Amino acid sequence: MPEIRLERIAKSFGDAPVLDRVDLVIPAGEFIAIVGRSGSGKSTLLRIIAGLEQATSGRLQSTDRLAVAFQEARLMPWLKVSENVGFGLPAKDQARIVTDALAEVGLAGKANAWPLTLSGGQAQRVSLARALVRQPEVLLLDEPFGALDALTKLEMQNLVGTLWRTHGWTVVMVTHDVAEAVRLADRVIVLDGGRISETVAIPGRGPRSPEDGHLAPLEARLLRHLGVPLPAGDAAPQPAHP
Ligand SMILES: Nc1ncnc2c1ncn2[C@@H]1O[C@H](COP(=O)(O)OP(=O)(O)OP(=O)(O)O)[C@@H](O)[C@H]1O
Repeated sequence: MPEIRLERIAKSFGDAPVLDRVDLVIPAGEFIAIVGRSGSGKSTLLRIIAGLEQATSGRLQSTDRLAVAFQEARLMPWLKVSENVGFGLPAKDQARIVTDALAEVGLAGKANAWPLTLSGGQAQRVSLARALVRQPEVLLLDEPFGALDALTKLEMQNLVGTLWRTHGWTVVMVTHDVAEAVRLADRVIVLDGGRISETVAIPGRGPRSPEDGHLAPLEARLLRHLGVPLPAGDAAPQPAHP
C-alpha cells in the first residue's frame, strides 16, 4: 500500500492564498487528523488529497483507491439503503458484499429502508458501508460526525476506529473536535496560516477510551495551539486534608 506524500502543496483561490507549501507524509495505515480554525484550509487540503481539487503548485502522491465521507451522508434518496451501498458495484456478488458491509456497520436490518427514514447516525453508517464495499486503501473523512449528538458521535468514532483497525486503511480525518482527534488519530496536525503549525503524536492506538487519562493534556495542548484561551481552573491537585 503506498504512502500519501504532499510536497510543498500550495493553493490559492484567485488572489487569496489558502495553503502555503504544505509538506506531509502519511505512511500507509496511519490515522491522521487535521484540525485548525474555521477557514484554515482543512477541507481544501483533504479535497486536494482526494483529487477533487487541483493544487496551485507542489507535488502530490496519492492513490486511486480512496473513499470519501462528508458531514452529510449524501445518500441518493430515491434508492434504498442496500442500493445506495451497492451502487456501481458489479452485479456478481453485489448482494453478499452489501449484506456483509451493512452488518459490519451495524445496519443489518436496514437494507430495505429509505434514506429519509434514517437517523443522522444511521445515514453516516450507510456512508461508511458505501466506502467499505469499495475496498479503499485510503478513507478521507471531512467532519464526518460534526452534525451528530454527543452519544451518537462516540458510537461512530468507535465504529470508524474499529473499521480502520480491521481493514488496515490509511485514514485522513478533518475535524473541529480535538477530543475526537485525540481519541482516534495516531497523529494530529494543526493547520494555521496555510501551513502545518504543529504536529502532535498520540500514544497508543485508537479508538481510545474517553477514560484514558493521557488524552486531556493532549486536547489542552491542541486547544492552546488553536488559540483557544483555557481557564486556569484547579489545575494543581488539592492536598488531601489530614
Ligand atoms: N471553491 C472555492 N472558491 C473560493 N474560495 C474557496 C473555495 N473553497 C474554499 N475557499 C476558501 O478557502 C479558505 C479555506 O476553506 P476550507 O473550506 O478549506 O477551510 P476549512 O478549514 O475546512 O474551514 P471550515 O472549518 O470552516 O470548514 C476559506 O477562506 C474559503 O472561503
